[in-house]
Amino acid sequence: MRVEDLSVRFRMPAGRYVEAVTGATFALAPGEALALVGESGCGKSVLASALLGLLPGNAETAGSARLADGLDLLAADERTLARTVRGRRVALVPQSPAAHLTPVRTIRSQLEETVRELTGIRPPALRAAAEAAAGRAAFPASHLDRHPHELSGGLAQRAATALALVGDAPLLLADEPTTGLDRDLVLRTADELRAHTRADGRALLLITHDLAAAERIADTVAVMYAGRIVETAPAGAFFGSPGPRHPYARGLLDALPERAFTPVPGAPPELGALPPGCAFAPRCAAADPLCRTRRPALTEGVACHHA
Ligand SMILES: Nc1ncnc2c1ncn2[C@@H]1O[C@H](COP(=O)(O)OP(=O)(O)OP(=O)(O)O)[C@@H](O)[C@H]1O
Repeated sequence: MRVEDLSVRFRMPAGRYVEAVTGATFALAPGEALALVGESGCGKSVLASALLGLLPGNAETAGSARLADGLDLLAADERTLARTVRGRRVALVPQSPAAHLTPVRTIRSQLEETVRELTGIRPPALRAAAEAAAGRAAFPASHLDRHPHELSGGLAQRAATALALVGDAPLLLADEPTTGLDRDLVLRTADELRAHTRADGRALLLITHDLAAAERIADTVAVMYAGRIVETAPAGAFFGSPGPRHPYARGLLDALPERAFTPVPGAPPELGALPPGCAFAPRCAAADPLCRTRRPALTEGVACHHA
């Protein structure tokens, strides 16, 4: 997938706009995992919704997001998205799987329905196909007849992943897939998502504020701040040496308990009232008058006048 200059803004009362995503540009190759990281509210989920055509009615988009076959996800109509994209070309591993699963139906019945819809397999082969789909996400066959509320967080996550994998989509979109999981499960979920990407040549876009999960999964990291991508880097260079180049990205790493455990001072700006220059300038120790007046472009992987 190639995303170019993707912007999303929300029309608000009195002619105001919330600039949720501005000028996002990145590419994602088969077998590659890209982690889009940033604090809550920076526009990560809006970007994911844009790629799935799931934005609310007051959203306006610009730019493009082309799949390898040329389809532009931003320009596609709802019928195309519903029939050929969601689940088939782009699959979503959701945030809070328990909420995403239908509470009143067993996992088996939800898997069978999805297998039937996406692959056309009918009974009597349907039962075995659904069990195979569960197996691909390491969901135990012994728990297939349970309802979502009878599952642990980890198993609910696997059930949601199994549903996402049914359509064999070449692009997996995982929106905060580790939220609410305990540490061991975060690592296990991260490893499983990574394995699904590597083994089958899928591309994975991982949207997360969890840097440990990003480090474990990603080949490439894109850091988002106030709706913009401010740094993209190979994961090895970002988490290892030489480390991040953008002051905000360095701050995110320094905030980790296993590193300096020093939070980034201040708070992100309102997306409806962005400052004229670099949006990070009010929180940045290195900011000078240029930073406060001119917005730095993303050049050679970093959007900072001083990097
Ligand atoms: N329908 C909408 N109308 C107006 N503003 C919206 C709408 N949906 C989202 N926003 C705003 O867009 C911004 C980005 O939200 P988004 O959910 O993408 O952030 P995020 O980085 O994914 O955060 P989180 O991790 O909390 O989900 C937020 O300021 C949010 O208030």
